[in-house]
Amino acid sequence: MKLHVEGLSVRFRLPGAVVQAVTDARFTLDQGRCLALVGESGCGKSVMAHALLGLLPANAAVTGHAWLDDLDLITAPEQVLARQVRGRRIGLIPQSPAAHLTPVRTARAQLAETLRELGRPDTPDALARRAGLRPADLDRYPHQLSGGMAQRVANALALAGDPPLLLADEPTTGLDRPLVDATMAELRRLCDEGRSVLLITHDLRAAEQVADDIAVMYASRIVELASARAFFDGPRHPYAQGLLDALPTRAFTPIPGQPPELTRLPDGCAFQPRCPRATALCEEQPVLNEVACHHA
Ligand SMILES: Nc1ncnc2c1ncn2[C@@H]1O[C@H](COP(=O)(O)OP(=O)(O)OP(=O)(O)O)[C@@H](O)[C@H]1O
Ligand code: NI
Repeated sequence: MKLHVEGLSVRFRLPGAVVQAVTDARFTLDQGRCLALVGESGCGKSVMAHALLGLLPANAAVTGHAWLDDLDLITAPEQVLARQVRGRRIGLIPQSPAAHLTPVRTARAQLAETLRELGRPDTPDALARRAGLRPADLDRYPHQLSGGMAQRVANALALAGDPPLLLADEPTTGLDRPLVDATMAELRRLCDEGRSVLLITHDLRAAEQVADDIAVMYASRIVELASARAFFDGPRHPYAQGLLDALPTRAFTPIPGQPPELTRLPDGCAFQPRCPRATALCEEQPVLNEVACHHA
């Protein structure tokens, strides 16, 4: 499988305003790789994920393409997305596994139902084992599962349809460090098995543990795209540098100021007002160019 996003933009129409949630995104995610999409709250990461799944509300206008092999997810009819894509070609690892599970039903009942809906021959026990659960764990109700077990049940549900691409939107929100580490190790294992993972996170340390490539998003645009190694060794965009400098393990210096409102983006570089390196050049919208091989 290959995911190739090309000129993807999302606009939300509001009374008297337009939200520019995603602007001209382009990236490729190859089989067996993990791409982490990072950036501050509200920059458009989740909207991008929802656009790929065809799950945006009616006030959204989407343009561009997102090729999943030869299927354009942006123009595909809802019926195709519902019957062939969600759960089967793209699995969704939810943000809050415990909240995602139905409280009054056991883990086994939920896995069985998902398998039935997808028309899969596997048993819940087999699926659970592959996700690192013991069959006995499946008799539990969501409130009886530890955080780690709930995460595994959620992963098992996402993997029920054997999708080659997994989308994980903030899968570690609210988890303690050991559980974050375990979740990242599990995502890495899934990649090493040949699946592809699009990981959305603002946890750069988690991204560093698992990602092959990093895409940095700021104010609706991808502003830097590089291999994880090149990114962590030498980010090029001042915003990416700022994100790294904000880490407790590095300078621990937050980026001053706030991101702009997506209803009133400036014509030029949206980071300019917060940027220590802004010049007159920044009055114009910068273009994402390759500064080194595979480093945009
Ligand atoms: N249905 C909608 N109508 C209008 N604006 C929306 C809608 N959904 C999202 N937005 C706006 O789109 C922008 C991007 O939101 P998004 O949820 O993608 O951010 P994010 O990067 O995922 O942030 P976080 O890290 O907090 O999850 C935000 O400004 C948000 O308010
Ligand atoms: Ni989000």
